[in-house]
Amino acid sequence: MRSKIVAGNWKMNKDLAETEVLLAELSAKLPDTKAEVMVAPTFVNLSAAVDKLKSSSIEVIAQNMHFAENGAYTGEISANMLLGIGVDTVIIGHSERRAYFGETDEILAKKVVAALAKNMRVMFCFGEELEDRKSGNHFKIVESQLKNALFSLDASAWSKIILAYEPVWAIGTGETASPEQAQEMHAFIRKTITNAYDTGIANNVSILYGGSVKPNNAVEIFSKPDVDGGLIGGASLVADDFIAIIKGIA
Ligand SMILES: O=C(CO)COP(=O)(O)O
Repeated sequence: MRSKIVAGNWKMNKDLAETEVLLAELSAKLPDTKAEVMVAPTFVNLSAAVDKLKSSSIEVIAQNMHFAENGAYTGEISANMLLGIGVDTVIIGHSERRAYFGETDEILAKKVVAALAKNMRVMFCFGEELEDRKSGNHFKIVESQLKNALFSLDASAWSKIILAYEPVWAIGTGETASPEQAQEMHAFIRKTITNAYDTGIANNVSILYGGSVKPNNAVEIFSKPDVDGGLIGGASLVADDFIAIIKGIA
């Protein structure tokens, strides 16, 4: 059965001192939950975060990685480097990586393959832009993002995949997809995976929703049957808000 997950994507926020404060607060306040709880600090603070959360159930994950094993890629980070510090889950395909760093479906497919080759777990992000939603193209866009980056994988790889549907128009805008819009898309994603693979794989993959999830809308979004949790940006930077969102998982 698929798991419930609440993950905080800290993006380019929190220096070392701030990271330690937030992690201490999160560990102290973490409620009893059936959700897997994850945080993704910036690369430079990953080691410290792993160390700080040694005796906590909160998992430290990475925001990105390069597809090459190693080599002349100034400023980049490899799967082995993450594994070497105890990080074995990585976010791939965030819309900010696509928009600001030119990450195409083709590059993302390579990253997914590279992470899986090292037995890492991949949290794959995708989602449509506002104009796609307005023109009614959102289902087609999402289907092509999934197909281009994931549907060449062997069926066996899917036990290592977590999906995060993040409509670009809802990220950091305060505008959230309605619970009905999220459910409709998540159900479509499961149907698309069923068509490409089978129902077993579709039903076992966790599909998170991301985009302006806050304490006041989390419960309703998470109550939808095909929404298995959330990938949280802004609200994950405030301990009480992130904890309140975690409590929104039934
Ligand atoms: O991009 C996101 C998580 O990856 C969502 O960000 P916000 O929750 O700030 O909208």
